[in-house]
Amino acid sequence: MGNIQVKKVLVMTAVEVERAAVLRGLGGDGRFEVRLADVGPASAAANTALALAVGDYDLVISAGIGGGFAEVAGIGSLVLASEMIAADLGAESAEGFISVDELGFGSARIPADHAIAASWCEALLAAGQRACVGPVLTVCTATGSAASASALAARVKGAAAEGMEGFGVATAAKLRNVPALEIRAISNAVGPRDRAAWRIPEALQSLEKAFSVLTEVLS
Ligand SMILES: O=C(O)c1cccc(C(=O)CC[C@H]2O[C@@H](n3cnc4c(=O)[nH]cnc43)[C@H](O)[C@@H]2O)c1
Repeated sequence: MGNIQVKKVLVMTAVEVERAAVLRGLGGDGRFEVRLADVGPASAAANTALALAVGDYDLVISAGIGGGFAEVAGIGSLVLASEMIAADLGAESAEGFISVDELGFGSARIPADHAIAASWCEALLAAGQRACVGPVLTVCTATGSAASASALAARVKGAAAEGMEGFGVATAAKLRNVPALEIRAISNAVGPRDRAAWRIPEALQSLEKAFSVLTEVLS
């Protein structure tokens, strides 16, 4: 089915239940190694850098559950990142948020491997999953109000999902010149905190399915 060739892929998940879901989906495919990033961009960057220092990989994937921006990605759907964006990396001002790009201190945006993201999304849709490609935001504090969700959506055009590790994983990959991707299985809506509405088992099932499809995409 697939025509994209990779020899060795590193997958980083924040927590063990996400790692287990990815491993179930991969079904023992020996091209993949799945390691723990821990929660948040700093741990994710450090743990990814450690893994890349000892292994030879040609693709790195940040994978996990995440929040979905309501108009773009519903609960149970899958979002493939077009870019991994550190959405709160910058400065506040009376006129609003100023990104590190605008401040002149590097960039808060790392492009994903577009070819793989597009092929993976196409294969997921063909397999009957709800999936899209769009910007995935990395935050240090999960969004918990409608006002914050609107501010993020206004800051990042087309914002599709939110997580806490993608930009960290991608930063470590970029330093080693390894292409990176992020996938978020949507467990909750980005917005007012409503823990009872989180659908983590459903999201983990979608994550498992996504990785079973990926084994076919990467022939
Ligand atoms: O219990 C809570 O209210 C609560 C609030 C924020 C985050 C959590 C987590 O357990 C998140 C840890 C984990 O999940 C990813 N994640 C999932 N949904 C979101 C989200 O809406 N915004 C940011 N991160 C999210 C995240 O990548 C962490 O790895 C619990």
